[in-house]
Amino acid sequence: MIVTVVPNPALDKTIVLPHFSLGRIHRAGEVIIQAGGKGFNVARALHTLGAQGLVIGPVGGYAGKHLLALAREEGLQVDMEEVAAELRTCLTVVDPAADYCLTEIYEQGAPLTRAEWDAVVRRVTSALTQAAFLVISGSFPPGVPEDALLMLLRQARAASVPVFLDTHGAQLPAALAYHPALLKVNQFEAGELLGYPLADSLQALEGAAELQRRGVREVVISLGKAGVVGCTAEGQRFGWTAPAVPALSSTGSGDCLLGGIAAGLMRGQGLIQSARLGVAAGAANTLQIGAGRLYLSDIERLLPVVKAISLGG
Ligand SMILES: O=P(O)(O)OC[C@@]1(O)O[C@H](CO)[C@@H](O)[C@@H]1O
Repeated sequence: MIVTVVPNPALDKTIVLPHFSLGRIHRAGEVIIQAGGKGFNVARALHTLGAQGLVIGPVGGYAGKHLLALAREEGLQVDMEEVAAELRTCLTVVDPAADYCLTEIYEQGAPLTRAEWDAVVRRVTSALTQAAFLVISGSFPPGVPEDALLMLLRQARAASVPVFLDTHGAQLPAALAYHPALLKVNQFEAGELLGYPLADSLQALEGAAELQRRGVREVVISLGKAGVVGCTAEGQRFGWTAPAVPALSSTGSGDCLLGGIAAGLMRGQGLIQSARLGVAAGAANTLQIGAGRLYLSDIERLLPVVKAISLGG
């Protein structure tokens, strides 16, 4: 089983709004509401690919009850800690009249108490006994201890469960010393972590190798429409192009990439083939409006057209 921690879940609301512009009243067309927070998109990709997953995180208020109902309707297995604060909303406006331009407004989330975070960590700790991997995905809400991420990493280390990390923020540099099995970040997050920008695939590859030197076992850096590059634990460098598709919305594609990688690793494929599956899952996600919505048939159709990036030399 793959346990995914969603430290800061959300109700994801996607509004389809042609001719969206600032300073006007709009009457929205289609509205899609989903269980959100990056880890839910990871869980959806795992579910689509037939991997068993469990999502753990804090959830509160009326919106929290709504999230739980939505997650269960989708068949996602959850073990959420009920907290006092109302769940946040992450809003995305998609404008089909402007080439499906996305405007995203993410609430930061209401603060958790220390006791609430400790209770989330206890749930994770007990689930680790059945976990093949622990995925930690997305932001942390305000109010959690400064070492909230490290608390999870310590529990995973004690249980000898490999960690796949896709988060951002102040705690990430210290997390590298815990030797996560996999770090999946986009090129901007990787640049932030390293302290210098990564402008192209070759620079991203060098960046991935440097992140390995800082403690991570394997690294995948996403380059958006250009695909991904990465380094395996054995020092093999690789890259996959993203297939050209008629994309409607990229929200959650990075999460589906991670879900695809985790599903591939769970099947016993190495990182290189797992990343290829991840790229196909990320591309499949762009074919639907909404976050982390993808079909197995699209992943299977796209997988053969994910091609290796020529890395020169
Ligand atoms: O604030 P975070 O946790 O970093 O991002 C959360 C989130 O906005 O990102 C996803 C897309 O990746 C949305 O589904 C989700 O609600």
